[in-house]
Amino acid sequence: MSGEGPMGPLQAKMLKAKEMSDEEKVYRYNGVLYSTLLSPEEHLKCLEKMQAREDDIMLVAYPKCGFNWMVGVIKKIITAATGVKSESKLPPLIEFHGPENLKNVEEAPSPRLLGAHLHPDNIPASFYEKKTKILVVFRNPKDTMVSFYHFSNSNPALPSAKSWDTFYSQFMSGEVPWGSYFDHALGWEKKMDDPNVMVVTYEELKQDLSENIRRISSFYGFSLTEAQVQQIADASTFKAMKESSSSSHGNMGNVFFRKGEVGDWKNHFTPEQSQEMDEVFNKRLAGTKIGAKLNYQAHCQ
Ligand SMILES: Nc1ncnc2c1ncn2[C@@H]1O[C@H](COP(=O)(O)OS(=O)(=O)O)[C@@H](OP(=O)(O)O)[C@H]1O
Repeated sequence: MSGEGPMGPLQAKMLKAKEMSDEEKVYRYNGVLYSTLLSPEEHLKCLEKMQAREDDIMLVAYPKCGFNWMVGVIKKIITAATGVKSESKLPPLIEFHGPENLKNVEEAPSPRLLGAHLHPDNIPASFYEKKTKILVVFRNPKDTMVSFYHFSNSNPALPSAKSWDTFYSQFMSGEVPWGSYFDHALGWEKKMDDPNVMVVTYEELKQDLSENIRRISSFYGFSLTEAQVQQIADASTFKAMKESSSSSHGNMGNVFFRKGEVGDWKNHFTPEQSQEMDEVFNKRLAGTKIGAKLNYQAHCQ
């Protein structure tokens, strides 16, 4: 999910959400839960025909893996490399668009910054046909769950998480908006050798943002000076982005930029929950390339 400036249409939806029950806030499409308000069925249906371009700048992340962080970074990369400043306050998530907005997207000049929280199999086929460059941000599952838990309790558009234990069970069984973390990871596993897909983890970004800004820029075909890389890194720390979040994300700023750390799971998981997650991770992702990329042992054990 992403944010926008004050008084936008997304905020109108947030107001509407306050009158809805938790049950009404999600619905199922092809077996996966989605937000009724943000990604209704007509949005997902019209995506099937969406036409990608070769020079689109596509960013995909399972919820709470660092999407807004990368939107901020990529916007700055585009501005530094092309001199064009994006004025759009709308989150670039294609599943939020709907038929009307999608028309504007179709007419928008290149390069278009687009994003999704969707499973790779549900991204419109033309992104793969056109060989659009897709950056995928992933994050260790324990911190992703913690971030999702807090988000569910502070974003009126999503059902409230109720207790930590309830949310834990829902996350583990994939009964959360946008579906199962593990299914998403396994979906990307199939594309790990695709030269048009680049996976970066939240933890790698935390460890060396400048180096990853260099890698991301060159993946998208932009060339930055070292001074530009440093400027973008300085403006994209958690502290810097949180400080400017009221202008970038309106009154949801503090919700999108919560804590920004690796390892907050240690403050939430019981030893039993932690062990169960270790077992599920092992069962589903041990021996995979995406599993190795997530560096589970270092960040979750
Ligand atoms: N600059 C920077 N540095 C480090 N961490 C950052 C940064 N910006 C956002 N974040 C953290 O990313 C988490 C939100 O992820 P998403 O933006 O993907 O959420 S969303 O699904 O799009 O709503 C959320 O993580 P938690 O703090 O753990 O909840 C944000 O705080």
